[in-house]
Amino acid sequence: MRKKIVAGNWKMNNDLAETQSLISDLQNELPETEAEVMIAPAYTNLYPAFEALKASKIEVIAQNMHFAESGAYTGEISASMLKSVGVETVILGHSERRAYFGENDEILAKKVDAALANGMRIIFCIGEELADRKSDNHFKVVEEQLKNALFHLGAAAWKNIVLAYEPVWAIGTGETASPEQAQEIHKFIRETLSSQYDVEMADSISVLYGGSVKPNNAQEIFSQPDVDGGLIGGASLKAADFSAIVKAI
Ligand SMILES: O=C(CO)COP(=O)(O)O
Repeated sequence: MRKKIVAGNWKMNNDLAETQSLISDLQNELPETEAEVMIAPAYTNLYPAFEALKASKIEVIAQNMHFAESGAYTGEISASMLKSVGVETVILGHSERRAYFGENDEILAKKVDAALANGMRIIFCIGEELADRKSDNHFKVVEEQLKNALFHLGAAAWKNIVLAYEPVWAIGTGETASPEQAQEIHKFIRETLSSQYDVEMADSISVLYGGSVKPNNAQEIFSQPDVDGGLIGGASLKAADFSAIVKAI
């Protein structure tokens, strides 16, 4: 059975007081669930979030990390620094990191290796831009992203990898992939894993959908057979909306 996961990517939102207040609302409002629930606050709020949630089932995860272990990388954070404040899971390859911070497949492959070497779990994001979708090139783009950043790994390493399909044209736009579009590409991702590795491995990987998931569309998207949960941006910043999305899984 694949794990169901709902993760909130808070991006560059919420100062310390806002983080504490949202966490307290989530503790009151989140429903009981079999799914894993995660939140990714900003770096500065990871430790207070971890402390506040130590006794809860909500996991605090990071939005990014550097591939080096330490050294002259002004402004960067390493895997071991994240681990030292209780973080065990990191989002890598988000399209905003790729678009605004020049993260390419080569850099991402190094980040993947560093996270795994530190025993961390990865939520790895893939997804095409609008032009690729319009020219029906999205399958190829997603396959290349997988191949270039992840296919150097042996099958065993994948027990620490979750994939998140996030079409760039659906992020923060209010436009979502239809449940059928999501299912089609999630199935393709699984088939790609199956041909690179094997069918049991492909069946064991959780593939999340991200891109304008809201309380009113979550259930339909999550009900697709190859969709194992969601990576939620905007709607994860409101306790009521995030709770409704968790309830939909
Ligand atoms: O980028 C996302 C999650 O990582 C999705 O963001 P939105 O839910 O705001 O579209």
